[in-house]
Amino acid sequence: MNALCIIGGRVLRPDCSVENADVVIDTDTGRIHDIGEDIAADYDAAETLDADGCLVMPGLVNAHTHVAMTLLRGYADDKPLDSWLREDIWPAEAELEPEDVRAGTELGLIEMIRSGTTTFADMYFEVPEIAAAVEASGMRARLGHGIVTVAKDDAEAATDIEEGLRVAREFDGAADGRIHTAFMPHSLTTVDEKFLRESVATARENEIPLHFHANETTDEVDPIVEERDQRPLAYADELGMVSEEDFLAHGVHVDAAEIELLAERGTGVIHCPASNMKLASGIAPVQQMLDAGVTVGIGTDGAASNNDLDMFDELRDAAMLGKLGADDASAVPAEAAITAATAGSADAIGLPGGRIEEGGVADIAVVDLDAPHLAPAHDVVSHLAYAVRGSDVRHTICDGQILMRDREVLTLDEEEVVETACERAMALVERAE
Ligand SMILES: N[C@@H](CCSC[C@H]1O[C@@H](n2cnc3c(=O)[nH]cnc32)[C@H](O)[C@@H]1O)C(=O)O
Ligand SMILES: [Zn+2]
Repeated sequence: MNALCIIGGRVLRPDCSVENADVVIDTDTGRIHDIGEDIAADYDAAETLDADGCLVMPGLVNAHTHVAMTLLRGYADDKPLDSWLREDIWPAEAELEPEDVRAGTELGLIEMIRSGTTTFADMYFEVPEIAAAVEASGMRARLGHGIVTVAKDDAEAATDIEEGLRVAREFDGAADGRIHTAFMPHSLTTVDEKFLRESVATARENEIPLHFHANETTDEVDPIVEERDQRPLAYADELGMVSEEDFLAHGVHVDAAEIELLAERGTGVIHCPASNMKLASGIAPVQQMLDAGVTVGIGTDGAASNNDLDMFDELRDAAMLGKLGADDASAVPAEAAITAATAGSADAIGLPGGRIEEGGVADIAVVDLDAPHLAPAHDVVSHLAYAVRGSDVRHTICDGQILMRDREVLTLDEEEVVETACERAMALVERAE
């Protein structure tokens, strides 16, 4: 066995307990081989990582994002979802070249690796470019082509669906199994019923999950209720979109019956608190969903509605907004937010990870706790939820490979990626204006 040992840290276990332990990784399988106090000396490690003064935790799982939207970070702010998309974002996205998506994705991947994220689910265009970037970065992902059919003729819509299917087939299992795919109709209102039905049939035939935006704003929910006299998720369920393998983004405006349905079916809900606050979409009933047994994950959404991809920010927002929404300071406690951003997200998107356990995948973030804003260390779990920042991450490991060592990203050339992304972003918005 070729061993990579993480030595001298404190390890966060799936039940949020913390123990002093070394972590031994089998780099041939990419899995955690052993966890225990002072065990590193028993192994002839080919590589070691120093975790003295650090917390060793599962890599964070960003369960809903549009990574390449880093190119539009700060381009259009302070507007509600519908006009933000129609007036600013979609016109700019219409000018996207495959190379732009590659550059924006690489920028986002660096930002995620830097802040301890090892795994993500992405809905965007030019999936082959995204897959190539993921493969090079060493990260784990579930990818899909976002399908929109409103304001398109049938032939154009059919082309979008075909592209969705083509990339879903081509990249499922890519990058040594680190990449999986999903079929991704954008939302219940931006994809016509006829094409939603087609999406469901295609996903089921090919045995891949569906991922879509749902119940994000009242502007989106109200017309469905008026036209169909049924709640959006009752409509989605009638179409067959609420299954165990499926996961939806947002779930802000869900009623008790919809929450019950999600729990019953095992459908994942990806909570995106920063996007929901920034677009003033509303407050998702996260504690109610957790109480009902819904699998809740956390995502940043795109960097244009956040405006960063730091999952520590996001899980803190989830804990804070959860309390505000429930009018209860004990709602969405630290453990719940951390679990949602790790195991909850991984389970919701159907990828391994989110837990430090023997035999589990070695997807790990090592967080440096030796900083003034983390002193004193009364409770490291509290710190993880409320005080740690992405920039406190010291090492990031995915599938047993070191992606960042001592804050240096090893798999992508940071300087070059940032420069290319900035150049491409400037040229993109010039074309769009
Ligand atoms: N093939 C589609 C592309 C869809 S990709 C996914 C889309 O989701 C958009 N998006 C980003 N954030 C949000 C959000 O919060 N709600 C809904 N859509 C979003 C994003 O800008 C992108 O256009 C087309 O032809 O338009
Ligand atoms: Zn989104």
